[in-house]
Amino acid sequence: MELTDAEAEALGSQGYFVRDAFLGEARALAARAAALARVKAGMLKPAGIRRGANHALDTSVRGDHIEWVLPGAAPELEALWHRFQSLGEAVSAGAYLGLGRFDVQLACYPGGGARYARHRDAFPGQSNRRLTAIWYANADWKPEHGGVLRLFPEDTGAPVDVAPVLDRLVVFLSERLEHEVMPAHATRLALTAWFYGRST
Ligand SMILES: O=C(O)CCC(=O)C(=O)O
Ligand SMILES: [Fe+2]
Repeated sequence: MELTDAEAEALGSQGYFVRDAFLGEARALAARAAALARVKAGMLKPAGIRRGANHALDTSVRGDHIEWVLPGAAPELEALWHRFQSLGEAVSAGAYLGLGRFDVQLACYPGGGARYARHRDAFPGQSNRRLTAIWYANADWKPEHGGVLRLFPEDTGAPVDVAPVLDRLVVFLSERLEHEVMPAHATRLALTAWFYGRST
């Protein structure tokens, strides 16, 4: 995999890019089915937030349920895992980010207005999370379902909304881009890879 010139340029100047058809339809539908099966089997748990030293649940801030997904968790998720891996290599080569290992999380917003308030995934100097890559698994997502990812690029400050449609990938710099998940009114599935710097 390679980044296009436009993707590399957008990552540097705006801090993000969006790519559709990341897996191709057949593999995307299979990965979606595997993700949904894990949700239905009760493998996800309500996500916590950090309040000072404490771990707390506050659904007004964050209403998703999550599972940390290990490689090999399901054969249908394996293809996505490998694509994330080549994405990390491509970003390292194309955008001069020295990325190393990554963690993958499956997240489900159950609808009913579940959201995630504006935040950053990492703060400069505090964490070694460098790049966030989110892959969406929602077939038949409609505008009335809400649940867009709202990005706040540093350069313009004008928000950009990304609909969480099947097989769409959004990639951004974890330390730079503030973002928010707007209230979702249907089950909203995503798999996110967080890439760390090479030192860990
Ligand atoms: O699912 C999304 O679009 C973003 C989720 C998010 O911001 C996070 O889990 O940190
Ligand atoms: Fe985030």
